[in-house]
Amino acid sequence: MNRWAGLFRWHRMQKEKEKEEEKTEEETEEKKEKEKKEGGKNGVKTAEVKLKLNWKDWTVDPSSEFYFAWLQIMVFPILYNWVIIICRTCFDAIEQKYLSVWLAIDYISDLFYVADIIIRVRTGYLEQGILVRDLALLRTRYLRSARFRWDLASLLPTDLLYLRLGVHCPLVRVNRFLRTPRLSEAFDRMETRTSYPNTFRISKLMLYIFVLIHWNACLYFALSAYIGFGADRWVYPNISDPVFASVRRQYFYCFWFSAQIFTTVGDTPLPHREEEYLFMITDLLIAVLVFASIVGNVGNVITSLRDRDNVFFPNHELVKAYLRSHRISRELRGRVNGWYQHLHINRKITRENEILEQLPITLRTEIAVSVHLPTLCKVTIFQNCETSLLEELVLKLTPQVYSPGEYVCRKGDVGHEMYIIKEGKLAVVADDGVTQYAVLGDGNFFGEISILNIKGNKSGNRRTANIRSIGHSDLFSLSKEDLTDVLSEFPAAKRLLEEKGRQILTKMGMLEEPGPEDGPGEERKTETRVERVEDKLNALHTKLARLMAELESSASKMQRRTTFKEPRPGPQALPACEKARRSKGGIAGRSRYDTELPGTGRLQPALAHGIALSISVAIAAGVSGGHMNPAVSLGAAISGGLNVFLLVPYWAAQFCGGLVGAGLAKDSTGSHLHVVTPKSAFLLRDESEAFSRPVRVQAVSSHADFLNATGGAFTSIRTSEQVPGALVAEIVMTFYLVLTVCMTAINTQSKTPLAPFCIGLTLTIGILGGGGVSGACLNPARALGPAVVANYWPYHWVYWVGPLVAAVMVGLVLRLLLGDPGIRLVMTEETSA
Ligand SMILES: Nc1ncnc2c1ncn2[C@@H]1O[C@@H]2COP(=O)(O)O[C@H]2[C@H]1O
Repeated sequence: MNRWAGLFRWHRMQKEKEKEEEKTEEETEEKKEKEKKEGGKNGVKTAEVKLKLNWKDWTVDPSSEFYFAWLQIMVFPILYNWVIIICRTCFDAIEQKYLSVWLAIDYISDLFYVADIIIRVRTGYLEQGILVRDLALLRTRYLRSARFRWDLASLLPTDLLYLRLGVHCPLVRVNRFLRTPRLSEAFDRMETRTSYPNTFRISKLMLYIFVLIHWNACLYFALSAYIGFGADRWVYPNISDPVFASVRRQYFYCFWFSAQIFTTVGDTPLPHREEEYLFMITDLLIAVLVFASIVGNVGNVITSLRDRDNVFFPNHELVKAYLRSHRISRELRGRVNGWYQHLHINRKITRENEILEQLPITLRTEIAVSVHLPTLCKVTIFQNCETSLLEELVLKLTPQVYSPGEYVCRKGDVGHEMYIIKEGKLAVVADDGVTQYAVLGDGNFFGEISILNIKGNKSGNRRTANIRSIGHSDLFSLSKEDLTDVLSEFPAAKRLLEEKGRQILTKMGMLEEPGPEDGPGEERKTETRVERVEDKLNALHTKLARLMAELESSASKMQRRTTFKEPRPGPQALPACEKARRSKGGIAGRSRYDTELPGTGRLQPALAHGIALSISVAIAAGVSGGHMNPAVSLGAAISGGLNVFLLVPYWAAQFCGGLVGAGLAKDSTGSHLHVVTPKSAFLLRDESEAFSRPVRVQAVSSHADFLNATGGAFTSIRTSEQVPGALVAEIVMTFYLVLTVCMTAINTQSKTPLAPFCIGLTLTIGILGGGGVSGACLNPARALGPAVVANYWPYHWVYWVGPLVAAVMVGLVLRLLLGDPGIRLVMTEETSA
């Protein structure tokens, strides 16, 4: 059972539980109603008591709609105080003309302030995730909080100062501003709940700017009054002038003046007095902040709009750039653009899963069900299915959009998913792409035949038809795994799907007739087959046990053998019969790496050579380029990485190195224990014979040993038939090695500090891969030294011709195709640019 299925079960249980709870609540309500009716006169009494009790216990859930609505209501009294107090203070005319109105609104707003305190006292809070509703606790918590002190201060009856200062002094109510945090709380809540957060943010910003300009306008008017109206060009003109006398004109002029400063338009009259200068400086500083915050906020809104779009729709710009850089045909680019346009114009979302990723699984499930269930219900095959099946399916659907003429699947492709048509029309078309066999529309499905394993389906898991989108089509795809998963729990639905598939297959003549074994006795036959397979399995077990025993015994035998080191003779030392035996029996085909190192095989020499070369190249790279191989030097010289005149001294040094190395190897070969058997081991027909008889061990000199052997010379080629293969192997492997050197250490475009590592690894790969074919020499100097000291020359030329041909090839490849523009002989327009 998968995770979704479990989740659904839980979800259903929760719903059932909720229903039960609702039912019990309804029953209790009914009971109470009944009691009320029966109670007659007593009923009035009960209602009174209930009202009292309710009021007493009444608390507010901070996440409830009521609380949210209350916060919205509180916005008005708070904003009223912010706008009107300063206005009345500065504009005498406004204060005096509407005094009674102001006083009425003042005290209404105070009533809201009081109510707000009551609501605050009764607002619950979460403790360990549980809402605390205990009034005593709520009261204590609020009364002890700093918030209470601020709320209280905002309601202090400062109006009493009217008695002393006169009623035309609204500034005494300035303490009402202390309730501003409630305004922020209201705005925050509104921002999280609105469906248009960006519009809300911009509106909030505009409101703040309006209040600021309004305040500034009021202060400007007050300052003008203080300096004297019309005293200079900066202050408000003389109010005795009928043009500037009206209250409306006064306010609008001041607001305009203030707005000009804050929007940094700068078309205001120059100040004349120090007070005016101070006012302007302060205003301009604030204006900078206001301007910055406008730009910042608008920028944020635009970014968040773009982010939202990017989440909803994949980034078209990137795809366009990609197509351009890969020179995709105009026609294909047009199709891609059309697809994106369709998504944008029709607001189609293909990334649902990513968008809803952050939601908890239960919520995601509910959303998926409410969005896609109607479509699934339209699908004929699912119409009679259980809702739970549909609910499971809905979570596994992936939306896909196809453009006109696009193929959703082609006949003969392997099927991995089936499709449900949400919207659009698709045609089942013949291979010519024109002939239509059927047209599928909304609520149809297709692609199920190849994923259902319908018995007798001649096309197996291949698509039986081409499906092409006629216009734009919105599909849901359902993967084979998901469908199998769901259908395993709903066999009835599976049967329906299979039946529909069988009908199509029969129409097409692609359903095999049931064979004689498909009759009623089929079950019995399957059982017999299973029994037979079991028998065979048992026999295999027995065989395996025997083989394991044999393997163990031969392993212990091998271990005994390897305790003795047995030297192998060079081909010269072998008697003719033994030579013939080895060449026939395959020893001739084995390289020195295989024959000389029992136990480690080719891996040890491959690693030893590779690592040694890596280190040598790393050491000598900065000094000489670290060639150590005439083929490498030749390749480097041809491709411009080495002065041609240096080729001769380089080669001389490399061949000397080869000779010195081979000489040292010869000298350093220590004494060996030589197993002497009653006959010479070399003459034994079967080497195991040597170990089945009494043996005598003696020391032999290294010199004799070395002479007997090939002294590290390449002995892999024993017959002329092997030459072509070995030559090709040498060319290919040396080509690879020289190319690695030239590209990683010489060619500036591809140069890398990892060059020594790459070069060593190439040699290791050569030895591992080609050791058995040619011995993997890849270096004429390496071939020459041991050949000289061991005086072993058969097929020696192969180790010269192969590497040198490869070097020339690499040189040409670099000069013609791969090299830097500086060394290329043939240039395309692009490379020359
Ligand atoms: N004649 C037809 N009418 C309707 N649908 C078809 C017809 N032939 C094939 N299909 C559908 O085309 C789908 C191609 O992929 P499948 O073979 O998986 O499943 C195939 C059917 O669902």
